[in-house]
Amino acid sequence: MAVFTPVSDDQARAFVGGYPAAGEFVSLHAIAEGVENTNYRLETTSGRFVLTLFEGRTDAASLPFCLGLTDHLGAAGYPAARPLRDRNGQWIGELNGRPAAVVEWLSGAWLREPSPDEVARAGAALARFHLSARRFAGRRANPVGPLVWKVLLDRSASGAATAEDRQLVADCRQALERIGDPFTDDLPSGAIHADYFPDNVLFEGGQVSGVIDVYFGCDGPFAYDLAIALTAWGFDGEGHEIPGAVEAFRRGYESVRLLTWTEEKALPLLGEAAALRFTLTRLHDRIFHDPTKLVTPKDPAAFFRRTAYWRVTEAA
Ligand SMILES: Nc1ncnc2c1ncn2[C@@H]1O[C@H](COP(=O)(O)OP(=O)(O)OP(=O)(O)O)[C@@H](O)[C@H]1O
Ligand SMILES: N[C@@H](CCO)C(=O)O
Repeated sequence: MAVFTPVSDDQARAFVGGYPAAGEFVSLHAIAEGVENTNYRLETTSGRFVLTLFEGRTDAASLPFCLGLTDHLGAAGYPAARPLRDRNGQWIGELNGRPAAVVEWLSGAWLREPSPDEVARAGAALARFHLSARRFAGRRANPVGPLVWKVLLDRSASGAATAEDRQLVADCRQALERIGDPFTDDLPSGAIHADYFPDNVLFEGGQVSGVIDVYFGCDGPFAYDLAIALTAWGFDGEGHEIPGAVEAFRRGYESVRLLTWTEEKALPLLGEAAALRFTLTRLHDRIFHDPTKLVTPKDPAAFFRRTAYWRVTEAA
């Protein structure tokens, strides 16, 4: 479960006291999902919120971009969780040595087996994210871009102890050499989510009710964001294609924003890059997993399997 940094009721009460819009502390419940940050469901006299403590990969310097982006999206009517401001007008405070924030609670739940229509709605919501963020002025380089892929791979190579991990390191190295840097200048770019997985899209009554976890958000090609999402939504937990899901997501996306010819041409390589990117973070996290933390590492091989789909698509 994703509690890397425990918080007591008294600590939460004191912290929440600094956010006038949050009301008074009532209770705190650890949220079992997620692998990156510590999340608590916070009940107060004003309602329900999320208390997040930002851990390793989400550095404090990136938070003004991430929280600024969700605030911008929320203000534009997009279902993103806006952060609350403290007494000094700041979004970010410090709790137990970690940067921390209180954000709106969004209703709904993520879908383990979305129907093709729901997948298409998720696709449309990603395109709306891209369009709604067009005027957002913040800038952030991709924290897990091509240079970092190489760092993750080299670190994984140095720590891989099992035959399976060593094989995956070798496979990833080959893929990395093939892919190089796929982010060419002619791809339309802007603020992207960069982690648009099913567990980051909440649904209520068949409609998208919330898009959460914008902490990998950064500047990047829209088509790469789409490629990440297709790679996440189009395949099952084992990495096998879900018939029709890639098409449904793309149909939904293009019902809001049409791809350019350049994007269309780049999509298979970007898809392979997306599959590699998540294989590498998962592989790295599995190898360097701290067994004292209550987090179950995700399977990297299921993501590497997706590279084959994109290579076949590219060759077609
Ligand atoms: N604003 C919100 N409204 C409602 N629920 C939320 C909100 N933010 C987070 N959650 C809940 O907390 C869980 C974990 O949050 P989140 O995905 O941000 O964590 P993470 O550790 O960054 O996860 P990930 O592994 O996807 O990077 C979500 O699956 C969801 O159930
Ligand atoms: N969505 C990521 C984890 C959080 O970034 C994955 O499934 O590997």
